[in-house]
Amino acid sequence: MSNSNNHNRPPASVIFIFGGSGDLNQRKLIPALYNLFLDEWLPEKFAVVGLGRTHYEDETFRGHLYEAVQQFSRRKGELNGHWKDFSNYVSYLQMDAEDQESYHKISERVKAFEEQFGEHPNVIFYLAVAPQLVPDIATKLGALNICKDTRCTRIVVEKPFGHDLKSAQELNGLLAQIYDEDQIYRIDHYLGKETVQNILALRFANALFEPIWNRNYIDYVQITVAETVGVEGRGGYYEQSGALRDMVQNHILQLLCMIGMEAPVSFEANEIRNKKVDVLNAIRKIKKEEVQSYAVRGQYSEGWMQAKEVKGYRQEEKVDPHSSIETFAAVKFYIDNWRWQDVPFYVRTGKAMHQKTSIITIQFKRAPHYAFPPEAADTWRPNRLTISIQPEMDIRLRFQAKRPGQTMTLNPVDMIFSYHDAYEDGHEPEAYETLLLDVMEGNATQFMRADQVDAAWKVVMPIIEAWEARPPVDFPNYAPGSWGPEDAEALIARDGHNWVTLPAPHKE
Ligand SMILES: NC(=O)C1=CN([C@@H]2O[C@H](COP(=O)(O)OP(=O)(O)OC[C@H]3O[C@@H](n4cnc5c(N)ncnc54)[C@H](OP(=O)(O)O)[C@@H]3O)[C@@H](O)[C@H]2O)C=CC1
Ligand SMILES: O=C1O[C@H](COP(=O)(O)O)[C@@H](O)[C@H](O)[C@H]1O
Repeated sequence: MSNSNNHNRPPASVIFIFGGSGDLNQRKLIPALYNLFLDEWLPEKFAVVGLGRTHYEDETFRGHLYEAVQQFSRRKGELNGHWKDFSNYVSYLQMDAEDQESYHKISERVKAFEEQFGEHPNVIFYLAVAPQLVPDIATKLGALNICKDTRCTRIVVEKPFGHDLKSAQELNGLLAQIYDEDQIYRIDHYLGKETVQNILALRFANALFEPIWNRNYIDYVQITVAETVGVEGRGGYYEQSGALRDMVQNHILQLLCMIGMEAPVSFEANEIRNKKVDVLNAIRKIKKEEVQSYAVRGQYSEGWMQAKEVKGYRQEEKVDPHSSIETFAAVKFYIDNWRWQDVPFYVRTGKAMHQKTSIITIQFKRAPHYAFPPEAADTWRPNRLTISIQPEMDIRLRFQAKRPGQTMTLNPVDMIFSYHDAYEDGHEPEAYETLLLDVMEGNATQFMRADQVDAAWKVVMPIIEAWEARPPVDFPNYAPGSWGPEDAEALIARDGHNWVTLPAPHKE
């Protein structure tokens, strides 16, 4: 396709995807690259090589990916004519990543691309494989000369990054022996979401919010990331993980950092990451003996959701029938610094919940003096900013208004910015599109630095350790289709608040 868009494409790049035959590649990575191709964001000189032990010829691999794009791409209707051109960039390399001998095939491919492109491309190794394989692959890649070329070689590491603080530190140590920090891209796909990136725009491109973005005006903050799906075939992975490791250590703490961080001086990657890591370091460490007062865990039982019978977590494939793994977690955090002292940050996440919704709520304090008669309103705390990340994509500012009529009756109303109304073309790139483009461009702003991963593990480790030391006696403790265990309601009700949810979107 010709480059009719007015933007610079990234330099020549070759992406080797370990896990080319796997789920992430077909569900997210290839659809993302295809969309970048359609939007003319791929480099002029580009190649993607899928790697795996499964046997594929290039053509059968492309056929497999074609079906995946048909199923998973947000632009599945745009395959005719374009797919053929895109698929010319795609090839497959059958190899066992545990066999050092086979790595020469990668060097040969890189050489062939150099000749084809007439220049040395960026060489990107995307490790879309089980976490246990990551250290081994990283080490074996390290033995290739190309990895020492800090100008152009990058490695992308998927989550989970380590299983706990110790293993994450070991992995960071290992990677640091082979790569410079700016060659390492630890991916957290939430950071690639449009609505998440917009938090920085909302906070730091407007003069309006910053003066009130602190403990003087904000009563509390809530972050909910609820999913209606259960673990659905990922029991093997989830049994080693649970909600805290799967969602809180990474995605939710990153959202919290974006709400909590100080204003950056520039958008340079390390500046943003410095500001975020400051927040992580300031989060009060929950003492093991106090975990019960600050954190709640849950596991879904069997039951019914939307008139369909659903399995309980313990009945899922590859799950221990007596599993103590949590599919729900709620935690109250505090950030000990000048901006946030004593402002609670309530976070919760769970599977098999009532509604798919990721929202951040900033609840402002009540007006200092209330001049209206008491009967004018039933809430004195009307000011609230709600950032809906998905599936709705909007920002709502709630304030008190006078209801038309002869009496002074007040009720809360919402001023709403909706992405779909404001940007009618409706082509928000998916997170992986943004992040893959960032890797090709060498922009690590939205990726985790080693110290961020480390600091995030330090925040959750006391909870993990306390929970592992004291197996739950009440699991399963919430019904699918609910909002989680009752104790999660109690966690926030003790402070006189409720979890905020928005009405489910109206479906035509
Ligand atoms: N799937 C998803 O939606 C998401 C996944 N992730 C993360 O991405 C990573 C991959 O997940 P997913 O794609 O679901 O996993 P899959 O099990 O679907 O894929 C694993 C891949 O690893 C390859 N592999 C395994 N052993 C070897 C080996 N010795 N040599 C070469 N290739 C090997 C497999 O290929 P073969 O069998 O052909 O050798 C396969 O392509 C995980 O870390 C996961 O946590 C993160 C977010 C979402
Ligand atoms: O990383 C993960 O995220 C997904 C949720 O991602 P989303 O973009 O659909 O919100 C979650 O289902 C999965 O368990 C977790 O590993």
